[in-house]
Amino acid sequence: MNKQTIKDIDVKGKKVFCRVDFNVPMKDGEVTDDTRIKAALPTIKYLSEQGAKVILASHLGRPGGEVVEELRMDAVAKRLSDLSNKAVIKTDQVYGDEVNQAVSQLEDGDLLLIENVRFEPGETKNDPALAKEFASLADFYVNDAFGAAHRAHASTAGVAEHIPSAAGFLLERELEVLGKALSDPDRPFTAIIGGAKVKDKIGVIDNLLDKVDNLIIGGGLAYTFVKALGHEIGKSLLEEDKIELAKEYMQKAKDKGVNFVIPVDVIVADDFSNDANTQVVNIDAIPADLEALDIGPETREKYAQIVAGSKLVIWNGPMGVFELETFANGTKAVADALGKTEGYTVIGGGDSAAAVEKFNYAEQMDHISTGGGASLEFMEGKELPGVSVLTDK
Ligand SMILES: Nc1ncnc2c1ncn2[C@@H]1O[C@H](COP(=O)(O)OP(=O)(O)O)[C@@H](O)[C@H]1O
Ligand SMILES: O=C(OP(=O)(O)O)[C@H](O)COP(=O)(O)O
Repeated sequence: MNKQTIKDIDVKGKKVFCRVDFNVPMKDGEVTDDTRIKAALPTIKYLSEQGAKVILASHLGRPGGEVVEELRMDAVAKRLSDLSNKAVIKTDQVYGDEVNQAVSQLEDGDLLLIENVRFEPGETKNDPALAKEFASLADFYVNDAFGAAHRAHASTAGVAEHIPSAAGFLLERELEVLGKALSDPDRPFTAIIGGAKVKDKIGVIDNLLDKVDNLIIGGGLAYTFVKALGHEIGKSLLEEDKIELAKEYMQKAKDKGVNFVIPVDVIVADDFSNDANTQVVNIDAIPADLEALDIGPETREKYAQIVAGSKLVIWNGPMGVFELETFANGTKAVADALGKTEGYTVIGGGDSAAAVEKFNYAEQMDHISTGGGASLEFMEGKELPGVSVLTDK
């Protein structure tokens, strides 16, 4: 990476404004998954141990520029304190007198967490005035929020225009692992793309076709391709205006000699529920009144075989509606195959990471990215604003 990292800056006795991604799942005021907090600990601990006064900032949810009580950072501060074994000072303001006062009282090594930055309307607009406020608090800016690095916001990008900056360990590691996977891949290189966000993901396929040996499509994404092949897809998920693009991609795969793999059989259902009536049908035999909600047994077998023979596998998006047990087998089979392969496995955040956790395969994966959208945009070849703003080495 051609950007400074925290190892390149001397933070002893300095104030450091450190953006982290503490956008964690919450229920009834409690943090239900602290993976992202744990992932930022090495950077936070390092800064503290080096004697920095650490000012942490994150968004939580999408409060839309106003105070939403349930999205305050107090529970996150508490969990951070438990995990780091250190007191965490928490302000109720994002900036202003309370924050200034708290910062002025920090001792070397102390941790402070400001309020949810998205309570300020200027955050997502990358308002220069808010960026300056953040910068005025500190001597250095450190970005460790990989999950939000695809956002050009005041605390992820604007702030770095005013003070020297560096990448934290998590950001550095994510970029290194994902970057290596894409620039110098071990082969056969297989990408598995599934899930439901057809619009968000279809662009990634184009870029991946220039890099992979096998491109496996599953989940709701598959049916736009099945339709593009001229088959009936019943009530399955379809992005009508992407059919032409789907055809283009399948042609591109052919031209480039990429093995483009879509399901050969699927599980169709009469209802989006665990009690639905289901049946296995071939991909060219989806009944008009039913919806395909998972890949079928033959497809599971086929995908597992490709994964077993791969040296590098990246996976983003579940194979079916894995939240419902009835339609979880495809996702489980792929998770199992990734767990068993000798190849290097990278999970691209979001629901795939959740599925891998849920089905207890997390330990067996080589890298589980903390960013869903961020890892996808990175793999698409887009520059991440939260990275490009950082000071060059
Ligand atoms: N065949 C399908 N039909 C409808 N929804 C699906 C299907 N397969 C998977 N999904 C849904 O896709 C969602 C995840 O999609 P997405 O957000 O794109 O994945 P990720 O978060 O991993 O990027 C899950 O909630 C899952 O239920
Ligand atoms: O959870 C996040 O994104 P992800 O679900 O794509 O990993 C990040 O914290 C970014 O949040 P945002 O999509 O509200 O900007």
